[in-house]
Amino acid sequence: MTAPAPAGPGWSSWPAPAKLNLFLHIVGRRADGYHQLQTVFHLLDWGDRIRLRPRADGRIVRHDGPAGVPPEDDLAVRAAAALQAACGTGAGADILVEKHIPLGAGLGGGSSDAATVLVALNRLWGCGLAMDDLAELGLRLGADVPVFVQGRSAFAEGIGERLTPLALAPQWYLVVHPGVHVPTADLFRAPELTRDTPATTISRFLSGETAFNAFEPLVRRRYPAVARAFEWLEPHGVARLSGSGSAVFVPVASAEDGYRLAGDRPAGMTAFVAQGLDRSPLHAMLERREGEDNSDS
Ligand SMILES: C[C@@](CO)(OP(=O)(O)O)[C@H](O)COP(=O)(O)OP(=O)(O)OC[C@H]1O[C@@H](n2ccc(N)nc2=O)[C@H](O)[C@@H]1O
Ligand SMILES: Nc1ncnc2c1ncn2[C@@H]1O[C@H](COP(=O)(O)OP(=O)(O)O)[C@@H](O)[C@H]1O
Repeated sequence: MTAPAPAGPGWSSWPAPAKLNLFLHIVGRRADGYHQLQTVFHLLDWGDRIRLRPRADGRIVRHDGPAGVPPEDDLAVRAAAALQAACGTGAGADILVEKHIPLGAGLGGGSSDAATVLVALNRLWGCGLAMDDLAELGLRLGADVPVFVQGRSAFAEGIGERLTPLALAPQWYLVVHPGVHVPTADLFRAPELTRDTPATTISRFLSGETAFNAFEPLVRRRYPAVARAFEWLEPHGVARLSGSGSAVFVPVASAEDGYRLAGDRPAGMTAFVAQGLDRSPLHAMLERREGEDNSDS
C-alpha cells in the first residue's frame, strides 16, 4: 500500500520549532530523582514540520518520522494517543513528521513534535482543552513539552514546567551540531554534575550576571567532537551548549554573518542559522488563523 500524499485533501501542516537553552543551572533534586533546573528557553523560527489528517476509524498512523525511532516510541504518536484518551474522541489521525531537528542535540525536537501534535489535534479533533491542560498532558511525555505548548520563550523552573514568559529581543544564532547524539538521561545520572548552584532570578539573568550550562564541562570531556565545536566557535563569541547537548551555539549579528561563519565549520559538523523569537511560530500561525476566521465572520 502506498502512503498517502503528505499534502492534499484533509492534510494540514504545522511548525514544530527547536529551542535553545541560553543557560541551564541545576539547583536541586526532587524526591523522585528528577533535577530541579533554572533555564531560559529561546524558541527558534526553525524546526520540524508536522503534517496531520484526521481519520474517522480512530487509528493513529505514522507515515514518516525520525530515522531509527519506531512509531510506537515516536513522541508525536505518543502525544496523539495521550490526547485521544484525554479527549475521549473516537477520531484518529495520520501523522507525518518531517524531521529537520537533529536527534539528541538538546534542541528539543521530540518535545516540540509532541507539543505541536497536542495543540494541532486539539483543534482538528475539536477537543477544546485549554493550553494549561495540554501542557500538563505534555509534561507526562517530557519535561520540555510544556514550553512548546505554551509557545512563549520563557524562564523555566521546577523540571521545566514552571514557566515565566520572557519578552526576549529577537536574536540570530549560529547553531552547530557536532555530529554526535547525547543521551539526556545518562548525563543526568553522572556523579560529577554540579547540582547545587544557588538559585538566580530573572532580573539577574537579564542584567547579564554570569550564567552557564551545568552539562557543559561533562559533555566537553565525554564528547571530543563537542569540545572541537567549542574551540572553533569561541573566538567568535560566547559559545554555549543547548540543553544536555550536543548542539553548541553562538549569537551572531545577522543571518549573513551566521552563514559566512558556518561556511568555515570543521569537517563532520552540520550547522544552521536561526532567529530566536519571543513567540513560537506555531502560535504565530494559530493567531493568524484566528484573525482570518474572525474577519470571515
Ligand atoms: C536537559 C533539557 C533542558 O531543556 O533538555 P534536552 O537536552 O533534553 O533538550 C531537559 O531538561 C530534558 O528534558 P526532556 O528531554 O524532555 O527529558 P525527559 O524525557 O523528561 O527525561 C529524560 C530523563 O532525564 C532525567 N531528567 C530529566 C529532566 C529533569 N529535570 N531531571 C532529570 O533527572 C530523568 O532521568 C528522565 O527519565
Ligand atoms: N519525534 C521525535 N523526534 C526526535 N526524537 C524522538 C521523537 N520521538 C522520540 N524520540 C526519541 O527521543 C530522543 C531525544 O530526542 P530529541 O528530542 O531530539 O533530543 P533532546 O532531548 O536532546 O532535545 C531521541 O533520541 C529519540 O529516541
